Amino acid sequence: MGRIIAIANQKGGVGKTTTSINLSACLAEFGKKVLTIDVDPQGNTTSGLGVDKKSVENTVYQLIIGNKNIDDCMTKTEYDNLFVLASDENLAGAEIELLDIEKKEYVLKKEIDKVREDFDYIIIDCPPSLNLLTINALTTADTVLVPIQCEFYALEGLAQLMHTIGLVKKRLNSKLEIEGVVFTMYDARTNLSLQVVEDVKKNLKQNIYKTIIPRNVRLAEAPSHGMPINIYDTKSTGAESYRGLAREVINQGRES
Ligand SMILES: Nc1ncnc2c1ncn2[C@@H]1O[C@H](COP(=O)(O)OP(=O)(O)OP(=O)(O)O)[C@@H](O)[C@H]1O
Ligand SMILES: [Mg+2]
Repeated sequence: MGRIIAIANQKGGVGKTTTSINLSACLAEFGKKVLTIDVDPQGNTTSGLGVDKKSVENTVYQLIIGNKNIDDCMTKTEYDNLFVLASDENLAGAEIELLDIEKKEYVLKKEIDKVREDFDYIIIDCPPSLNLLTINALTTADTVLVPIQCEFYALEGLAQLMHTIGLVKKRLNSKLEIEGVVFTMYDARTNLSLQVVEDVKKNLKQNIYKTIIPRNVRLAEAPSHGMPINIYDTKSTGAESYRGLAREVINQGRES
């Protein structure tokens, strides 16, 4: 049965989408069948995986609001083993629409449960807030992977995220666990990055991945070409680091 991992941190710009795209693509490269769900109205995961948002007929919005069948909403990417449930700008208003729906925290889970047997991994990219869409993602997920940017305010908001995860676990999804924390945009040239890593390690009891994602310009360039990093520049440090993360995820956070 597929493992469902939500990539979440309500702090903006910490590397959620970059991690969703490239972790998904590296898992797929290792032969795992992957569905990536883009729950962020920005839709950057969708386009970063080479899927033209305008050409997609049925999105995650139609799935949760429009009563479309899940099988009609998944789009095959041009990469082997990799499927996407595309985002839609209508998702920005979905929160309000969801308010009228019974069991509004479970609408995504209800649909994803129908296909989880078909995939090895389901990766959900969350928006940068703790809104109802994120709650739906956390209710659907088995685990949460939290990207932390190596910058001065890295820990800001983390306590609130952990609190929300705790609440979801208590009220909506008793199986929810923290998959782990991954450092992103690490800059080996600055002491600050190193300091942040050491600080977080001291203050967090959660599993911290050994793989640290470096700041790598190829990672920033790849989405504008609609390619994950392992395709765009397969030998880059960005590609190697996301392969390392994928290996660790496959080994369930244990050393690979
Ligand atoms: N390791 C990296 N090296 C260089 N640039 C990166 C790296 N990771 C992310 N970026 C860039 O930083 C910006 C923010 O990353 P990303 O979109 O993945 O964050 P996010 O957490 O999904 O943001 P949001 O909160 O808006 O959804 C993007 O422009 C991305 O290309
Ligand atoms: Mg994002």
